[in-house]
Amino acid sequence: MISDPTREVLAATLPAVEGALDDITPLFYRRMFAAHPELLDDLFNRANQKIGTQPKVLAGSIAAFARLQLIPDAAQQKFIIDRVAHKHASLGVVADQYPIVHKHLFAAIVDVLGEAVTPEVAAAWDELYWEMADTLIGRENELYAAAGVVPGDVWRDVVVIGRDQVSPDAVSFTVAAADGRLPAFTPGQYISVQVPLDDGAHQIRQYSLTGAPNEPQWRFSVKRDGEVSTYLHERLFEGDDLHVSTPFGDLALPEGDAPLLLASAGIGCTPVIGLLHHLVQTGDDRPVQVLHADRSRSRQPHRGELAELVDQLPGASLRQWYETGYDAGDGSRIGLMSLDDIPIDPETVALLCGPAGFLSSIRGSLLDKDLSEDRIHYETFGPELVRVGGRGGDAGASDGGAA
Ligand SMILES: NC(=O)C1=CN([C@@H]2O[C@H](COP(=O)(O)OP(=O)(O)OC[C@H]3O[C@@H](n4cnc5c(N)ncnc54)[C@H](O)[C@@H]3O)[C@@H](O)[C@H]2O)C=CC1
Repeated sequence: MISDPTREVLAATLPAVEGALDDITPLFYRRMFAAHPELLDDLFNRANQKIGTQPKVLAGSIAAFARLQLIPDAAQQKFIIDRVAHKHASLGVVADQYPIVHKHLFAAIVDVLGEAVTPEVAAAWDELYWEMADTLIGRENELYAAAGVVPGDVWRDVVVIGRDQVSPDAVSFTVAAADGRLPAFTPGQYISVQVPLDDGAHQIRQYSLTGAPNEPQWRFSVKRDGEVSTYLHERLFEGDDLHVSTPFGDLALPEGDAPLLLASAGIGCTPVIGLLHHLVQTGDDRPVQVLHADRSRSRQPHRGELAELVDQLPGASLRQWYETGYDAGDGSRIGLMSLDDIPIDPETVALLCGPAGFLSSIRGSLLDKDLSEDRIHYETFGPELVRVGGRGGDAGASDGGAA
């Protein structure tokens, strides 16, 4: 817990720091990558650096964390810490990296804000940074211990044993351990995949696991939309080796028999496919509404598999929306997903995955239908891990870290 005097200084200086973020953050990244070029090549998402989203991410998260300290909300803080810690663990982030970020971020703040950074102001922001860092390091170490790995030691080599086209622009890969089984995971979790690019850099992206959690191999699907996914599409075939992380991620099925709503869009269907495999394998008979939106029927990844899984669950139903297409007589609708005529039991737990606009829209509809916020969970991949609304989103918090 940060002290009351620190909280007062943070409240007084937060507007100035937030107002200067656009100047502070590029300077911070320039400084840090000049001193540690390996971080840009091997840990941080280079594509996000190029399009300018990443610079807002890490420094912005510190301002967001400060805002959270001013209006303490234990559940919201836990959500953000958990989400960022899982992502960091999947990247192998270790405690030694936090002082590096601290050094260059604080130098950038002083450069931009100048004399406004009095010793008292510097001390308050320092206290905040280490409060956030220590909490994250503690949570990351718990996650490493639960996964049975030494902190940061999350990488393993696997071999590709299957490759399937699951839509015109998405491929599913099945990977196995070179010897023995891959460890089980929690349905809804993802792995990081690291690829070596032609210029010598290594880049990392996360992909949800789509198979059942206790199978000896892992399966994940990749839509072609960037440097890493293009590498995987063009260069990764059966028999090839791949460097992947231990599974992490905090999107999980709730215990008990509350009705489930699984809503996905586009390639965001991937965690839903994994969750459904688990429900089928465990003979789950709770009510499950599966909703999916896509550009068109022919571009929908895992379309047949989704329908087959729903068919195998006694309590499940499926509704689908396509932006373009025809009436196939299967009950699907043309347009974006709408919950207008979908009844939502107030005990429902909703798990959402898809592009940010989709998540905001569906979360808003669920709140309008009086589903409480703590029953709405989501997964998204990209530079902004939690800026969707809901837990963390209202505070504008985003990824506190590396990818
Ligand atoms: N690359 C990958 O393998 C994976 C990517 N993702 C994430 O999925 C997202 C992109 O998925 P895509 O298949 O490219 O999505 P997309 O751009 O093709 O959109 C899929 C559907 O989402 C709905 N949608 C989009 N924007 C909406 C809005 N503002 N309001 C309501 N509905 C909306 C539409 O029905 C659309 O057809 C990204 O956020 C990405 O980070 C998730 C898992 C894996």
